[in-house]
Amino acid sequence: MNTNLDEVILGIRPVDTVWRSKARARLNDLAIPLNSLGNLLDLAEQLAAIQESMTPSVKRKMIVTMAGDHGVCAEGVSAFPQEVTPQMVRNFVAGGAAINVLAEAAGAGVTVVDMGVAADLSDLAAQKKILGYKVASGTGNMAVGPAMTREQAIKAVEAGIEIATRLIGDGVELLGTGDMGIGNTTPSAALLSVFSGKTPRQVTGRGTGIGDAALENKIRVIEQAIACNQPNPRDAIDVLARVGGFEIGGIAGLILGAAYHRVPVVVDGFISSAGALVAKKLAPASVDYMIAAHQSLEFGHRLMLEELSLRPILNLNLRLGEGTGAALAFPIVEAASRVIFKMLTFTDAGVTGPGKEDSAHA
Ligand SMILES: Cc1cc2ncn([C@H]3O[C@H](COP(=O)(O)O)[C@@H](O)[C@H]3O)c2cc1C
Ligand SMILES: O=C(O)c1cccnc1
Repeated sequence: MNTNLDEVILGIRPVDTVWRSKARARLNDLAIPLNSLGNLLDLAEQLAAIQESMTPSVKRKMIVTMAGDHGVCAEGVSAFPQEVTPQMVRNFVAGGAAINVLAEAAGAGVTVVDMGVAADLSDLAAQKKILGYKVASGTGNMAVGPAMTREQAIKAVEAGIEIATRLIGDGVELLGTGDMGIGNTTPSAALLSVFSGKTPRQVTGRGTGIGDAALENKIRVIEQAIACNQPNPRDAIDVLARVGGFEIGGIAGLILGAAYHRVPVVVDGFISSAGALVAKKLAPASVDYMIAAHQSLEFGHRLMLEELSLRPILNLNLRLGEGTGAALAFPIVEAASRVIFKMLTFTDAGVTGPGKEDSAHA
């Protein structure tokens, strides 16, 4: 199994433009007024081109929820205490969390990963209820030093690649990203600020629902983290190490692994998109394999999606994470695969095509 970061980055190819054109030609020929299935047709084209098949299949779906803790919680950046992270991991295992219910509704599985929770979850890993990839027990406090070492950042990304590779090897056809980690909207906003050049004030939101004073503090903490760590925006691993998180690195790796194996990956909200941004900086062609599930209510997510050049499928005022938006988008992605797979063309269906005059088909 190749999980070496440099080799995976080199192995990620843009989606083939000839396949895109072939898929688009068929979609333009379906027995509907041209483009009347809107963005669904773009998704269908993307799926067909990724799989290099006119019968793309995304039936076997998996959400991967990556969990990790954050030393920066010591600065009072979240409305909730850090112990909620392991408590929620146990809730995922018990099947009672939002992601369990929404993934089940979509006919998808949920894989929970300990990327760096600051609690002992080895009992769950031993029982194979979660995957144990703990890089360390929570990151360092990025307000006073680096969140992690460069080696830990690479280890986190390579863990994500390994997980994608394992799941795809087991037959998964569509991946979705998810996160759990109290405090993780803070490193996510920091990553966006560094990569986009926008100020922390322009990209920082309220996460779990902090008030005005706490938001001001969160912005100051991010400013301080960037000032004291001086991450190099041209070196994505450096940025991840200095102001990122273990689960964010894992998400970046999952996306890179998906792209390497030519499997589409649905990106959830703000934190997942921060992971996607790291993946894009490491391998720009990986964006071809990404599908943005939704636009989160978290302030900054719109900018994040702009940085990724991705158009969200849904806009449901979600601001939860866990992979919930990805699970909700799964049925739409699957529907898009069926549009190109199962619908008939004008000729096949015996339906008269558009007239020559005033037709966008012409
Ligand atoms: C009970 C609970 C369940 C969650 N599920 C996802 N998050 C979300 O909220 C956290 C990020 O927000 P912040 O940066 O403000 O801490 C992450 O854990 C994210 O997954 C949750 C948060 C809580 C409290
Ligand atoms: O968009 C998200 O994923 C999000 C937003 C706020 C808190 N947790 C997650």
